[in-house]
Amino acid sequence: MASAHLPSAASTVDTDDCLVDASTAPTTPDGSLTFSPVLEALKLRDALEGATAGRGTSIQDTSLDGAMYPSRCEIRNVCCVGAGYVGGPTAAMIALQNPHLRVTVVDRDPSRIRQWKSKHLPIHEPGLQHIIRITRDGSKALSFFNEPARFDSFDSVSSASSATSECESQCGELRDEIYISSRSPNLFFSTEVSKTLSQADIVFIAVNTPTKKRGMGAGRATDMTALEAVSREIAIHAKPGAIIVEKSTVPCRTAEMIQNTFKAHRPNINFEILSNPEFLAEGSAMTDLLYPDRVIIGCSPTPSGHHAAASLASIYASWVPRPKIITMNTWSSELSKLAANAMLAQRISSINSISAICEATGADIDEIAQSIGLDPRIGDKFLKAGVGFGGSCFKKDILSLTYLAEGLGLPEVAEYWTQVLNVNDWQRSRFARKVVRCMNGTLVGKKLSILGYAFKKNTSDTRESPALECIKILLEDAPGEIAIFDPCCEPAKIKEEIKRWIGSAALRELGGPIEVYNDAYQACSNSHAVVIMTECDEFRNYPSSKSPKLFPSRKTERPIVVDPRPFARLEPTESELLALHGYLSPALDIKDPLLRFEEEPACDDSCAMCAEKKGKLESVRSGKENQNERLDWVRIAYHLQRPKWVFDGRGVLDIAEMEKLGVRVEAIGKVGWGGR
Ligand SMILES: NC(=O)C1=CN([C@@H]2O[C@H](COP(=O)(O)OP(=O)(O)OC[C@H]3O[C@@H](n4cnc5c(N)ncnc54)[C@H](O)[C@@H]3O)[C@@H](O)[C@H]2O)C=CC1
Ligand SMILES: O=C(O)[C@H]1O[C@H](OP(=O)(O)OP(=O)(O)OC[C@H]2O[C@@H](n3ccc(=O)[nH]c3=O)[C@H](O)[C@@H]2O)[C@H](O)[C@@H](O)[C@@H]1O
Repeated sequence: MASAHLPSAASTVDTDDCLVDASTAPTTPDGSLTFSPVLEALKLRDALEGATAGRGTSIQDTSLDGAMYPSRCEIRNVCCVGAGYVGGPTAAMIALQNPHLRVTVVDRDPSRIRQWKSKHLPIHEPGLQHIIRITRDGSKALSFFNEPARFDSFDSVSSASSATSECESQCGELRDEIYISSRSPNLFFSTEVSKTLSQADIVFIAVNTPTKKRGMGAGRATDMTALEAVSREIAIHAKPGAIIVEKSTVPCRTAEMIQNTFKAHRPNINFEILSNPEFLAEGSAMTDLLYPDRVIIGCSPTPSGHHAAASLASIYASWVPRPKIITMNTWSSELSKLAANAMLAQRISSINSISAICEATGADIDEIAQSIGLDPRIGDKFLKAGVGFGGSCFKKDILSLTYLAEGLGLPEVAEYWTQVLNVNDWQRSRFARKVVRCMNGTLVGKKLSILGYAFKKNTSDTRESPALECIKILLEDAPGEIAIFDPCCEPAKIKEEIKRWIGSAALRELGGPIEVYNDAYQACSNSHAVVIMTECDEFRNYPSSKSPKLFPSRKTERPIVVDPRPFARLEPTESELLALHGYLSPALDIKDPLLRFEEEPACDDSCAMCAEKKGKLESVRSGKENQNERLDWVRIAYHLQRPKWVFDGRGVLDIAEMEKLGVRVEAIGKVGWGGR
C-alpha cells in the first residue's frame, strides 16, 4: 500500500476553497398539476375519523429497537432522485459513511448532472467538495501517526515521520501509525433514471416540492408535479421489495399517495414507503448532515414497515448515534417537518415584530434577544432580527401547512400561521420604506448599493431572496442606480434572476438602473446609501467568530479547531478523518492535507467555469478581490455621497464604530440615527 504522510504547512496553498461555484437555478416545475391537497386533506380527516372509530390504521409507538428489528444487510444499491441542495449533499454523506454502498444520484436535468460530475459542483456548500472528491473520485491510501500536532509548530505534522524515525532509532520508542486504505468511487451521478431505479434496493425521493403557481390552490398548495412523476417512474421500474424514502418535504399523508401509485402499477408487490424528512440548512448542510440533531423515520406500523425502517436506520447508523435515530408513524414524520419549519419561521417573525417596538421606544433588539434567549425554555437560537426570512422552504412550507389546515376545516390554525408570513412581508417592506423615507422620500438620481443578494450567508441560493423583494420596492421610487454585490453569487446568476423576476429592462445594459458588481468597493463607490441584506461575515465591522471555511456547525457556528488525535482506535471513522481534515485544512491552508484526493475530472479547454475561476484567481493574486475578507468600511465610507447612509438589515454592524466614520446608520430593532 502506498503511504502518504501529512504535508508541511509550507506545501502549496490551493485557494480553490475560496472560490465560489455557480449555483443552480430554481427548478420549480411548470408541468401539469395533478395532486389535490384539499382532497387529500379531506381524505386525511376521514382516515383519522376512521382510525378513532376503529376502522383505520391504528397508530402505534414504533420506536426502533435494534434487537426487535435487526438491521438488514441486503442494501447495496442506493438511488437518490433529485440532484439538488438536498439530494446531492445527502447522497454524498451517505456514500462517504457507507463505502460498501453504491450510491447513484439521478436527475432529469442533464446540465445539473454534468456539473456534479465535473469539478464545478452546482451548489456551494462548505465541505461538500471535499466529500464529493473522496466518494465520487475515490481516494488514495494514506498513513500518519496517531499524535496531536503541537499548536506552536504546524511542522510537527509533516516532521512526524522523520521525528519518529529519529525517536525510534534513539529511544527505541514505537509510535502508533494509522493506515487508511484506498477507497474506490461509490458515488455516481446519472441521467439514466429508469435504469438506476431498476437496480436500487432503496430509493430516496429528493425532488423539489414548491408552491403551486396555478390551478386549484395556486399560491398556497404544494405543487406535487415532480414528486408524482417520480413516484410513477419508481413504481414502474423499482425492483420488488425496494424501499421508497420520501426525503422531500411534503404535505401530511403524501406517503399514501405514493403507495396508491404503486398499487396502481404493481398491485401484487408490497413496497414500503418511509418518510425521512431532511432538516439541513443551506450554508451548513454538510455539518448538519454529519451531526444531525435527529434523524426521523416514519414508517407504517407493520412488521414490514418496521423492517424497512430498520434498513434505513442501518444506513444512518454508520455515523449517527442510534438514540438520535427516531421512528414514528408516517404522518407524524411528514407533519413534523412542516411543523419544524413553521416554528422556526415563527420565531423569526416574533422577534421581528418586537424589533418594530424597539425602534419606536429606544429598546434594543439584540439586548432583548439576549435577555429572552437566556431562558432555557425559549433558547437563544433563531432570534436574530432582520429583514425577514427568505429561502425556498419556510414560506412554501407554511403555505402548505395553512392549506392543509384549511382543507381540514381549521381556519383559525391557517390564520395563525398565515400571520407569520404577513409579519415577514411587512418587516421587509417596512425596512425598504425606511430607506426611502431617510432619503427624503426620493430616490431619483440616487445610487443605492445592495450588499448581499442570496437569502442568507454562505450560500449562493437566491430563492425567495429578501433582497429581491426589497429591490422591487426601491425601484418604485425610480433610483438612478441599484448596485448589487454578493460574495457568494455570480453576477451572471443575479442578472438572470433580475431578468426573470423584474424584467430585462431593469438591467443597466438595457438602459435600466440595476448593475451587478463582483467587487464590493465598486458597488458602493459614490453611493447615496448602502443597504445590507444578508448577514455575511464579510460585511461585519467588528470581530465575531471567524467565518468558518469548513464544516460550520449549527450549534456553535465555529469551525472544528481541535486536533482529534490521538484517535481511540487505530481505525478512525470517516467522521474522525473529516474532523482531522477540518482541523488541518484551515490551519495549514491546504485543501488536501491528508493527501487523499485522486485527480479531479478534467474539463475541456472551452470550459467557461474554468475561465471564470482563472479570472478570479488572477484578481485575488493581484489583490483586486479578497474573497472571505472583511470589508474595509473606512474605504467604503470615504467614497459615499453625503450624507453617508448605511441601512443594516441584518444587524452586522457596530453602529458606534460606523458613526465614527461619519456614517448615519439605520438598523433593525435599534433607535434611528436622529434619536441616538
Ligand atoms: N433546500 C434545502 O435546504 C432543503 C430542502 N428540503 C426539501 O427537499 C426537497 C428538495 O429541495 P432542493 O434540493 O432544495 O430542490 P432542488 O430544486 O435544488 O432540487 C430538486 C431536483 O429534483 C430534480 N427533479 C425534479 N423532477 C424530477 C424528475 N421527475 N426526475 C428526476 N429529477 C427530478 C430537479 O431537476 C432538481 O435538480 C424539497 O421538498 C424541499 O422542500 C428539505 C430540507 C432542506
Ligand atoms: O426545510 C428547509 O429547507 C430548511 O429550512 C431552514 O434552513 P434554510 O432555509 O436553509 O436556512 P435558515 O438558516 O433556517 O435561514 C432561513 C432564513 O431565515 C433568516 N434568519 C435565520 C435565523 C434568524 O435568527 N434570523 C433570520 O432572519 C435567514 O437569514 C434566512 O433568510 C431550516 O433551518 C432547516 O432546518 C430546514 O431543513
